[in-house]
Amino acid sequence: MPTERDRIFTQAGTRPGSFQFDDAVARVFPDMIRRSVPGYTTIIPMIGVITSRFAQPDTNLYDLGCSLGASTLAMRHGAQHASCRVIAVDNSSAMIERCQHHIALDDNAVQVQLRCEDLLDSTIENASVVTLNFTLQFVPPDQRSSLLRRIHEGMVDGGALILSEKISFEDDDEQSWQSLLHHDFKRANGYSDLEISQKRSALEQVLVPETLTAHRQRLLDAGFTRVVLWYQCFNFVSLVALANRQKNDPAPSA
Ligand SMILES: C[S@@+](CC[C@H](N)C(=O)[O-])C[C@H]1O[C@@H](n2cnc3c(N)ncnc32)[C@H](O)[C@@H]1O
Ligand SMILES: O=C(O)C(=O)C[C@]1(C(=O)O)C=C[C@@H](O)C=C1
Repeated sequence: MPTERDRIFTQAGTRPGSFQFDDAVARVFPDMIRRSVPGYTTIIPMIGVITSRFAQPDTNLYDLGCSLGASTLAMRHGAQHASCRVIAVDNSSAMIERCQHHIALDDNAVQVQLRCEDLLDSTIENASVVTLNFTLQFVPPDQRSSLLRRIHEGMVDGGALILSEKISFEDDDEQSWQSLLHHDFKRANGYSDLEISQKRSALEQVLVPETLTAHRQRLLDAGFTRVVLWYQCFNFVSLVALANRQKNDPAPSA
């Protein structure tokens, strides 16, 4: 499918209200996320690399909030065991319909199952890899702990959760600097000040960022034994959280 340019917030007041993953957003999503999230084009292939290390034969790999399936396909190709199954979940029918098309164009022995459902209702079982690539930030904060506990409970020993998020900072000056640099990144990618400010307003209350400390603590509280920050650019991070039930997590020697 050709990628359309994101012009959603170019005109003043034409898209009032909160940000939604509707048909208009789904149509331009590859362009939108590439120009909005610093490092997205690095993070996607690295999800494949991380999946290669943690995917175990005869297990499920979950991509929660899969959108058009960029992370889904990275996991599918990283899996390396034909007996793995990727389960990709999104509650936006506009996203899932387009995702179906992308998956159908891809050729690989690892099966992909798409589910159009709320990830808060998804059953997570026998999982060696779970990805939340810029999705948890859209889940209401008071539901995040129980979701992560449920994910941990559904994971096999030695499994990994990949969690990418936009974050906030405890220190006000750092918050201001990182936001400024993120907006500079968007400007460098062709977004106008009007587009940046209109999208920012639309995302308020919908995308709720938290600090790195809060994310780490919540993951540990949910039962994960180790949390590794493997990527950061400005206010965007990605973590790997390990599910080692036997608590033996020997860090591998190089
Ligand atoms: C920023 S996008 C994720 C990008 C995608 N993971 C990727 O790597 O390209 C967030 C996605 O999460 C989905 N989402 C948000 N809340 C959800 C929920 N409660 N259940 C299922 N999907 C959800 C949205 O519909 C949207 O497609
Ligand atoms: O924070 C912003 O300004 C963003 O545009 C970020 C973000 C995200 O992190 O998911 C928000 C919505 C779209 O899905 C694409 C990017």
